[in-house]
Amino acid sequence: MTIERSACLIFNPVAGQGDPEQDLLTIQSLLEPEIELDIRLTTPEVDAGQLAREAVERGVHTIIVSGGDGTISAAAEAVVGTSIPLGVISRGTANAFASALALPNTVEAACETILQGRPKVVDAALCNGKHMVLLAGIGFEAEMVEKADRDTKNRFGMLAYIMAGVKQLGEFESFEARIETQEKVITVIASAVTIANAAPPTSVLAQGPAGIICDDGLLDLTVVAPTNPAGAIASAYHLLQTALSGDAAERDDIGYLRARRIKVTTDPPQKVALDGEIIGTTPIDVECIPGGLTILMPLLEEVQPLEKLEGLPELRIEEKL
Ligand SMILES: Nc1ncnc2c1ncn2[C@@H]1O[C@H](COP(=O)(O)OP(=O)(O)OP(=O)(O)O)[C@@H](O)[C@H]1O
Repeated sequence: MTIERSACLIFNPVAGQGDPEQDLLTIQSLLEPEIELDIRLTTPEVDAGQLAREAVERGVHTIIVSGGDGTISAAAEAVVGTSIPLGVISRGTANAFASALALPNTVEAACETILQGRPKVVDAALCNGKHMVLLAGIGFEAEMVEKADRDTKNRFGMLAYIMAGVKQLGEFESFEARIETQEKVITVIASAVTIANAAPPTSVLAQGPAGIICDDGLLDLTVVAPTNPAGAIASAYHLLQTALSGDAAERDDIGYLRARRIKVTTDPPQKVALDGEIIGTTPIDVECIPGGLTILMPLLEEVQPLEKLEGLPELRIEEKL
């Protein structure tokens, strides 16, 4: 068989809690029969963004990125606007990127998706001149990003991390936000303002609307404006629940809107986290880049099986006549 496809695989050799060496062998054994891989490892000095920009300059056909959210977001941001398809193999703790875009979360399933090779065009965004794929969080989200070190995530897992954050929301101070879209200017006292292009359910502060659509050419803004600590905790739980059920938030202290471009100014200035990295402080100007990113996606039409028993230990199934 002749290999007709090629790709640059950007691999973080220290990401996640699995065995990176074994992961790389698995990826190679699954992909290399069909795709010629040019493997580049990230280092503390050379990140996935730089490796992806170099791959774009070399004119590669496809870029595959494998690591945690930091690695994946950096590579994705580097290919925005290029139309080079990006394959994603998540190996992190939270895998927010994969979850936001409904991508598989195991190495094997991710490789299967890449082999299927179905590119889907989704939106990206520009925030203060930087490419953004998931979301920009003002205030509270940024504080959480700053506090959430690897140790906390490893020890307590994702849910505990969210709940710790929810608790902190009650202690967090409010700020005045001026939110400007092409149609209106809104002024509000808020604890968190989040502008999302795509977001996983675990990004509770982005969950005002019922589902964030990542190919509608619009950004989704959520304002969380509790007036007291109890309200803050209640609104965060409400957002978590509605995120999981796919409903829109229905509390008076949660607001949301959709717009193509959103500018936010705050008083006092607040920290801003862009796709999980602190980029500075407000003001921010976020604009959707419709169709800015091409991702290799799984078949969406797949029917969810009603039963799954394979893999259970010492499984025996007897069909009754
Ligand atoms: N070869 C390497 N040696 C040491 N550190 C590296 C290397 N390559 C990348 N890094 C570091 O890995 C970090 C990015 O990790 P990444 O987001 O991929 O995984 P993660 O932290 O395990 O993910 P998650 O946040 O989902 O747990 C960066 O801080 C980067 O400097």
